[in-house]
Amino acid sequence: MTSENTQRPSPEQIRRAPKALLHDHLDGGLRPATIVELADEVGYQGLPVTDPAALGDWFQAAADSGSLERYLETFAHTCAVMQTTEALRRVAAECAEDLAADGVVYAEVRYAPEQHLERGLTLEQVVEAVNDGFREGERRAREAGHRIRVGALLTAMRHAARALEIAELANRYRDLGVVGFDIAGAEAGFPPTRHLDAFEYLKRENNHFTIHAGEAFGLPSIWQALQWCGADRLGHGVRIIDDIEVADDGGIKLGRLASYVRDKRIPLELCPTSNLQTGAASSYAEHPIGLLRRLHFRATVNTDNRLMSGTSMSREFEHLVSTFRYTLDDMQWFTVNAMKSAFIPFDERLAMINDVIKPGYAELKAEWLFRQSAAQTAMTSGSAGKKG
Ligand SMILES: O=c1[nH]cnc2c1ncn2[C@@H]1O[C@H](CO)[C@@H](O)[C@H]1O
Ligand SMILES: [Zn+2]
Repeated sequence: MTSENTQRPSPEQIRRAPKALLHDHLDGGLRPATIVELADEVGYQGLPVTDPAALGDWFQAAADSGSLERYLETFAHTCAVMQTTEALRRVAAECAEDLAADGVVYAEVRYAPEQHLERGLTLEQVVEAVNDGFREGERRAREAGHRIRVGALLTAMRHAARALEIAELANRYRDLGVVGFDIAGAEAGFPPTRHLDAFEYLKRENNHFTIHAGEAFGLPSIWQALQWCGADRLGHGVRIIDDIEVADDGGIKLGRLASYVRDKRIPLELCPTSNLQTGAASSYAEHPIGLLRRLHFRATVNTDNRLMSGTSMSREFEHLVSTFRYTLDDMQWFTVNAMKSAFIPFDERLAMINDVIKPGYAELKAEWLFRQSAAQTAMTSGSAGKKG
């Protein structure tokens, strides 16, 4: 066995490694069994199947459509069962628990409050229920021996016209569990500049936001998100690859926009499996994350929708480790990138990096070193035995 091979983390090490997650949708991460139970409680009849395992498979198959628009249709079923305080609290608590059990130590989880008003809740009630759920989930995770911190991002839907209202909501709940703002939904035909008033408002309030851009639509969407709207981060941003030329001899040329994104260290919230499902990339091997990591863009690894993609942070990393032969050092690099790009205050990000992330990776690397030396001792005593 070469030393290069043994450095590649096993699935178990990947799960134990501390991970930071910036792009995860609350309504895209429900446990299938919870959907079935909640549908029963609220009398929602629309589920395609009611066996939890079959329902999980259904979501993945339906989301595997090659189109963002069809992928998004599946959210009708999760949103339908997230219309009461109790349901929102439960889904948020389970989200925090599931992420913590997967080794996620810091997560920003987003959802669109405007999609949870069908049974009479107010926007404020929605936000407070989700915040309560996250706190409950953090507490249960701690009891189970895991540490996680979860912040909420409030999303406005880009086809709707409530962005300013949701931005104001995010500002009101700042320091009360909400760490930023986002816009999501179908990208083509709904440029981010439609919501310029919301972004300008947040900038005046010194608040943070990310924009889904460069997923189903290319460079103009990224350019608008950054240069018109002033996004702090890009949700996906994977199409920045369209502004990078790779010559036959391997030479690389960045266009003006790609240079700007790299020079300004704009974080890219990359979600590999989700991109394969919506057709933004055709395989893990061809996913731009490989090149973007080599070129030192501020790339991060994310789940997007754990239910629709049948994924987790560990699974995303497993795919990357087997495709790009990433080591624990690469995993740490992506994790520190994410933590540097988080929307919580700088001193708190630094503390997570220095007190949680770096020691976590150091411990995993130390285990590997000890295993290496144990293997070498066994080999030497084995050959000495043969000689004697
Ligand atoms: O990858 C994505 N691109 C764009 N929109 C998305 C994606 N994943 C989920 N949503 C949308 O965001 C809403 C709030 O969480 C979801 O209901 C879904 O419509
Ligand atoms: Zn997303």
